[in-house]
Amino acid sequence: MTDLDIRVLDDEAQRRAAHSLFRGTLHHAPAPDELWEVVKGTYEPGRAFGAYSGDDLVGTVQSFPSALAVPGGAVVPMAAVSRVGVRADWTRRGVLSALQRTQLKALRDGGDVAATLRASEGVIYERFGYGVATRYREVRIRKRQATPRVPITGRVRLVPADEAAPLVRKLFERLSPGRAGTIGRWSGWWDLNVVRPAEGREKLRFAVCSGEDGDDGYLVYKVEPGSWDRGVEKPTVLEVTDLWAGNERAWADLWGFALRVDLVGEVFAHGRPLDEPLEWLVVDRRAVFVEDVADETWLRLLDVPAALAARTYGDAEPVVVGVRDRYLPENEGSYRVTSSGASRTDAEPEFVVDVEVLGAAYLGDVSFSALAMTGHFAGASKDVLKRADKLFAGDEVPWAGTFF
Ligand SMILES: CC(=O)SCCNC(=O)CCNC(=O)[C@H](O)C(C)(C)COP(=O)(O)OP(=O)(O)OC[C@H]1O[C@@H](n2cnc3c(N)ncnc32)[C@H](O)[C@@H]1OP(=O)(O)O
Repeated sequence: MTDLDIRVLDDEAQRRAAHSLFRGTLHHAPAPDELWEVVKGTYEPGRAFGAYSGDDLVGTVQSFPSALAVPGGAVVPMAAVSRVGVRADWTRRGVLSALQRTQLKALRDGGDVAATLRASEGVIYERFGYGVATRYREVRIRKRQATPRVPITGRVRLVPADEAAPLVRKLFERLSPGRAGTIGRWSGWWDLNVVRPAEGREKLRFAVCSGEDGDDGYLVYKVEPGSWDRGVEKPTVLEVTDLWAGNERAWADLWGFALRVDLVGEVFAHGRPLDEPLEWLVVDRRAVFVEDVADETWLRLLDVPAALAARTYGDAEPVVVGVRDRYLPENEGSYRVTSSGASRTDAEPEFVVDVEVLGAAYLGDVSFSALAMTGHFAGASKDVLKRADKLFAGDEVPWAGTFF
């Protein structure tokens, strides 16, 4: 590898250059001034890094300050890693590896217990200790076939875009954290994903629902008009971009509302939890098509002792897990996990996991027994893995629900 200098990007010109470099790696043009005015506020002090060859910026990574809900309801400081890119003439020469080495250490030293990201490709991040810890599904519903089984029993009201952004943000913060895997949203997330699109051309619509105790859920959606072309119908699609409900009634009311909007052929939703019972909400379950089930959260445990101590465990006999971590060796060692907690131990491990595998199992999305079927933990007994499965299982399917 050529000598690289990894620097913290702490002035606006450096950050703008890094942002343009990142956009270039995704084949986008640099952000125009009007967009940069919003984006620049989303760069946090000390959280953006550039890789330089001499004075030439060749790669970048950064993160947003966030938080992660873990099984049992605790919330740990989490870095939401994004804007990862290496200039096309510098790829496969170790630039991202050098950036990761610096970033992972800086985040751990700064107190983040975990890092998460959304990956552009499935083959990049395991080597840096990230495992797939939550998944989502993409759902398309043929509206004409999808009569809801239950009436709307609360009140759903449309809120004008200029009033909606602060209202839905407040509601999200009141309804959060949700199940394990849900994350905190930082100010810049709201600016880029709600405030700016609501002001601009994207025509976001906002519906808020309320029950006896006031507002308890919201829906953000947009409608893409369809067309008729020589007898072929392209349906009008209502796209659910964000839906949070504080209880079962609010959930059924918001979906019921989306499924009742007139002159809509299909309702589409990206990034929904795997166990959302939409098929049971409608009279004809064949109206619901699952178009994709995909990786959502790539989770990197930065501080393994703190992460293992933060979550609760199921009811099973203890297990001693060994952890391997090439990038953060301070995480290596044995951990005794019991139904009342987890901590370091000097005992011999009953099986050994790489940190990316522990990340994948940490929120309960995949069991150790399933991972053993794919070549992990050679020699570990079925009994040990069953104990680990029971300890790490969560009571709900984990899900983040926020794309960044
Ligand atoms: C959270 C996000 O922001 S996701 C967006 C990520 N960015 C992009 O997808 C933009 C386009 N891609 C890129 O900018 C770059 O290819 C990056 C950032 C993904 C990788 O950067 P590089 O500097 O090439 O990675 P680096 O050279 O350190 O690679 C380390 C190892 O990963 C492998 N690797 C890295 N990226 C890829 C890839 N896309 N496909 C296959 N292998 C890869 C390398 O071959 C190398 O393997 P080795 O250790 O066995 O030699």
